[in-house]
Amino acid sequence: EPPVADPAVKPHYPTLPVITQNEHLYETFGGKEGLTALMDDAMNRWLANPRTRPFFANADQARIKDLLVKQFCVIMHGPCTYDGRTMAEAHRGMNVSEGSFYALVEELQVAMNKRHIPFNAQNRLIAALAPMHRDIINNTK
Ligand code: HEM
Repeated sequence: EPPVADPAVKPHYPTLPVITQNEHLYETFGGKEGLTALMDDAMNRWLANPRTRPFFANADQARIKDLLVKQFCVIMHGPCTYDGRTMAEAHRGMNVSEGSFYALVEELQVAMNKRHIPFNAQNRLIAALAPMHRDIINNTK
């Protein structure tokens, strides 16, 4: 089958937004220190937002923040290991709605803006997180 380069001929299939090492996202986010501060702020916002508060109010917030830092660090090719559960395991039976999912992402965006994370870098992270919605929203698997 010959290669078809013309986008008018070849349909634009969605590609996975995989973050590469040469993007240096981990450094852009301020390393472990920056990610830890980001998660502290984000968790406070999730606890203040009525769409996300019910999920986090009685959860082990310190543990979740620690695992989020590790997860984001791994996604950004930082020197970390993620030792939490899969997203499907962690959010199964939680009844997270689409609205709650986007509320969580929006509060994360506010927290990133507060830390002056460049918009392009923010979007790279959000793009990497977005496919997780399948395992999180209304997950009864
Ligand atoms: C892309 C979005 C999300 C990411 C990357 C994410 C990531 C994580 C991670 C890494 C954990 C820890 C895993 C573990 O407990 O072993 C976790 C747990 C948790 N997440 Fe999410 N999450 C997302 C969306 C949400 C949403 C939308 C909600 C609710 C509004 C939510 C509520 C929770 C709760 C309550 C826990 C703790 C579960 C427990 O302790 O049993 N998450 N999440």
